[in-house]
Amino acid sequence: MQMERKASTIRSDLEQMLLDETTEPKVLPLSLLEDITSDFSHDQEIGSGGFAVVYKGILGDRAVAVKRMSDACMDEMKFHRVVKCLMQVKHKNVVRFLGYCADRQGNMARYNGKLVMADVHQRLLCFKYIPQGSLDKYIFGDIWHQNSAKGV
Ligand SMILES: Nc1ncnc2c1ncn2[C@@H]1O[C@H](COP(=O)(O)OP(=O)(O)OP(=O)(O)O)[C@@H](O)[C@H]1O
Repeated sequence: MQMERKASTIRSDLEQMLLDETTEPKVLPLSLLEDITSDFSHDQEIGSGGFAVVYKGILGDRAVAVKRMSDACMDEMKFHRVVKCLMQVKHKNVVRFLGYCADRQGNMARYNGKLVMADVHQRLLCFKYIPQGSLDKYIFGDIWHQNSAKGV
């Protein structure tokens, strides 16, 4: 009961942040990001880049973009640097950064027949959701379209 109240408070905090542009980015619990992305479900995947898979996080009739960094591409130090930079950028042409999550869990798994404790890292960034899709489509869309029509 207590936990449920806490989870809904954090969810409403994030909803409130979307309404108030002056709120600073904050640390977000993994449980909230799992909840709003339906456990990073394939159905809520909106794209992927060189370092991450991006999911739509649903908050009632609003949405956020949750960027789940690949462990291989983003070590802890790099992630800290990225978060630090994002927290300092506020510009009308840069998508609003809402928060971050760095979580580490020990996961007991079998390796070469033995049980070993493996560290599982989750590094996530949360941004305002931009509904129009990738910028690539706007910049290169026509060129790709024309080239593919020409068979280039
Ligand atoms: N804030 C957002 N709102 C809506 N969709 C987004 C948002 N951020 C990313 N996406 C979608 O996810 C895709 C991947 O984004 P991501 O930022 O991971 O990679 P990228 O910008 O394409 O490349 P790179 O990995 O070099 O940064 C984008 O092309 C876009 O379709």
